[in-house]
Amino acid sequence: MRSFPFLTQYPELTLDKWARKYGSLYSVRLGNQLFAIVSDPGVAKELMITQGAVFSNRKEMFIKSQIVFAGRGITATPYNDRWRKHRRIATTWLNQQAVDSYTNVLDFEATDMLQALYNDSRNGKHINPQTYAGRCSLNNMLTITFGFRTDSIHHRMVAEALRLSRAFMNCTGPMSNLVDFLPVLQWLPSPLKSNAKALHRDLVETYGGLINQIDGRIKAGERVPNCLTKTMLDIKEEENLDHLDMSILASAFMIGGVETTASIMQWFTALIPAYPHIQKCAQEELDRVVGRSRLPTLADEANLPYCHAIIKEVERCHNPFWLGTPHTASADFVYEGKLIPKDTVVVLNTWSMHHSEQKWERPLEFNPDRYLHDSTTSSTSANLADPYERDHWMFGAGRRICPGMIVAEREIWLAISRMLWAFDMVQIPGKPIDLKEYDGKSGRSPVPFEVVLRPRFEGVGEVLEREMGGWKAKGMA
Ligand code: HEM
Repeated sequence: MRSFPFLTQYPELTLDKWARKYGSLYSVRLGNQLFAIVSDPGVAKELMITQGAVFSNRKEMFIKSQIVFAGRGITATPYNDRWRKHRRIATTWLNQQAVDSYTNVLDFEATDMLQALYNDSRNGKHINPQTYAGRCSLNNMLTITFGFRTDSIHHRMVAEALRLSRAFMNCTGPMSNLVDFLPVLQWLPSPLKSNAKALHRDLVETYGGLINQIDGRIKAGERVPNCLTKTMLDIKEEENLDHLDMSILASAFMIGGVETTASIMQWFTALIPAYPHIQKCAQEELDRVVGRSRLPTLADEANLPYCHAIIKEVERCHNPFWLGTPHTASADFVYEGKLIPKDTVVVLNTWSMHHSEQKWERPLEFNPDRYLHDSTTSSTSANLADPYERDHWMFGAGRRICPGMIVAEREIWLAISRMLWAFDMVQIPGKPIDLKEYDGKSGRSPVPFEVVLRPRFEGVGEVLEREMGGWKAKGMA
């Protein structure tokens, strides 16, 4: 328990310090719980991938699994048949074929975000891009999960969904809740326990409420758009899904799929103003390959290695979850003479892995050049035989690896390549952007900041209007 004070704020830095002292696999005890900290790609591969049958479980954390998710869903469920079923259902909306079928939505939402940024930052007006990125990710997940979107950042659902995700990130850190490890505390009233109960209630009311509305519309004979909810309602009898199952699976999409992709877009907009030369390089590439009369698309990604490298470097430097979502050992296992007892929580210490001096020269520097010759997507990179060649570990590892990787990468590409295409992103004198502090215990996004977005050339507004006109003609806008 003596370790706990070192792990409540910026735990990744403490774990990194200990990794330098104790090596790439060491243990920490908090209350009744033993943790194994993995800080090296080779160990991560051996345990989480090769020994996936042993290391794919999750601890049923008191706050996150038992109270907030009430033992349902996918993210926090132990490695059992319920998890397999929920993961299979989630994958029908997240696999390559599914993502291909709704990539037009991601394309439209990125354009819509760009136009909102363009309109609201006219005449050098200072702007905080965070809510815009949040709404872009939110609209993507709302469309996939419930078949509708918000039409402006002032829509009631924007504030509500972002509040729920933030509340989740704030009450569930991988190593941050003492009450998870000291069972005696679980009997006592505490603000954390009441917040978690309120969050559970709000998730079921908000997302379960949307499921009820869709169910009602289907029963009334209305046509509803294809979405995860429609799929769940169609198969609920054969898959034996009750309302709580569906509400929590939908919540997993709305939490796992919104703050995460938004966080990468936000870190990008927070850090890129400090690197005008990197913006210039990307913009030269964009002018050469795409030109100025249209926006970059997914098809351009293979021909824009520098823009692709910028994104990987943002992900290396600003992983939204430095400690991932821990796995648990479902049996005793001996790794190189070290016993990892059953029920040990295994934490992927990605901060150390993303800042390894063996792999990265001057790892604290933001330098996209390191990825210039890596044309892989993160989903293909995660399957490389050599774990030391993997781009980064932002999406976790093994059988619990993030199933949303494909959609996340497409959203991020469309948003970031287009921001680079449209704007020079500039710091405001006297208002430095803080890249050290961050919001949230488990998920990180930058503390609020403002920038100036200067359209890069005269025709930006015209191209955006034309593209949005195209979406209107297709009935999207
Ligand atoms: C930048 C974006 C994202 C990041 C950094 C991210 C990160 C992660 C991480 C670290 C895990 C745990 C992996 C492990 O246990 O090894 C995870 C799991 C998960 N993610 Fe993502 N994620 C992102 C986007 C998404 C999106 C768009 C969705 C869409 C719904 C999603 C849905 C999920 C779900 C359902 C799980 C639980 C998987 C399981 O336990 O089997 N994520 N994600």
